[in-house]
Amino acid sequence: MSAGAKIATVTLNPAIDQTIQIPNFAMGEVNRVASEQSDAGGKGVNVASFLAQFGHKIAVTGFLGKDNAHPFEQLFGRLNIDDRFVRLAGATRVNIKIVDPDKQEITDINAPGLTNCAEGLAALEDAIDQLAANGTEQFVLAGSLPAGLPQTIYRDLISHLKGLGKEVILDASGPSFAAALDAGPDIIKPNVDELSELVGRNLKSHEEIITAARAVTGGRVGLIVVSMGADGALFITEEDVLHAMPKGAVVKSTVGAGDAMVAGILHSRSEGLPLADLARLATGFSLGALGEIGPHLPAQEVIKAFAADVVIEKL
Ligand SMILES: Nc1ncnc2c1ncn2[C@@H]1O[C@H](COP(=O)(O)OP(=O)(O)O)[C@@H](O)[C@H]1O
Ligand SMILES: O=P(O)(O)OC[C@H]1O[C@](O)(COP(=O)(O)O)[C@@H](O)[C@@H]1O
Repeated sequence: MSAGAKIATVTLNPAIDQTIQIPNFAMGEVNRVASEQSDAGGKGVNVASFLAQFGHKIAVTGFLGKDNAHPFEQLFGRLNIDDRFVRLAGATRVNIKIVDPDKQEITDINAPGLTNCAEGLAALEDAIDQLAANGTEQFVLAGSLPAGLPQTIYRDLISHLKGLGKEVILDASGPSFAAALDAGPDIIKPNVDELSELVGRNLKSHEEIITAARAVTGGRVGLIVVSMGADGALFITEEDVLHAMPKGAVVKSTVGAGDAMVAGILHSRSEGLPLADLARLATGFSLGALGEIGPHLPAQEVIKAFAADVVIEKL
């Protein structure tokens, strides 16, 4: 077993992102595709590939369908990512992303995923334990759950990992996110819609968002990052709240912007950056992802230049 991935990402429901560009996309009409591309993705897979591009040694696990594992294996091979995915019978889902460059709109069609993941749970737990025993210190749990897994799975994994003294970063939504908060993940990154769903009302002002974020976490989460699309993100700790506002965004596709932010948070922490610099660089990662079609990042210098222009305000 190769030693040394300090960070591992867990993607229970990865996806092949099929991105099609359709100028002036019209529902209910015949549409012509201008270009298309296919990328191995899903939240934890994207976080891993972004971090690997920044020079981190990363391991990945979760569930992959055997029938179409090749694009994932190619990605992991190319980026030297340690592949600990559990293989299951069937095919990993294909998610469709319709990018309309004229209207500047992106339509996401996310499929439900494999239905037999419960069969692989013991193997997944083994893979996680092996990583933990082999020196992985931070685990990123990210994305939706495929059918058949209990909504308590993130909560249980977090409790287990915290018991082993590991740090956990969670990017989830819906009931699995709500249940997981009890276990005290170290960092969470909901977007404002996910946080609104959690509290059962539409959160609008920064003040409402901050109050709700602190209320639902009850002091159990060290860093809460609430991303708000074009309005940037709030970085909330017990002591501080910062608003990071992106400037000069060129939006080709929003797919992967949230995952890039998670990767930027982890990278910044590995560099020991203070909160304001972390917020700046994490936003720079997102801006990098926005300028690419599919879950890709530009060169590090480009991301650092984006980060330099981010406006940080202490609230
Ligand atoms: N249209 C946009 N213009 C400028 N920045 C954006 C835009 N969409 C996303 N971002 C940046 O990317 C970050 C993450 O995007 P967001 O859409 O909030 O996350 P998610 O993909 O998880 O829903 C935001 O906090 C912001 O910094
Ligand atoms: O697991 P979910 O919530 O269905 O999301 C999966 C989708 O999210 C992505 O990881 C992109 O996520 P973000 O846009 O939030 O960064 C895609 O690669 C994938 O198709």
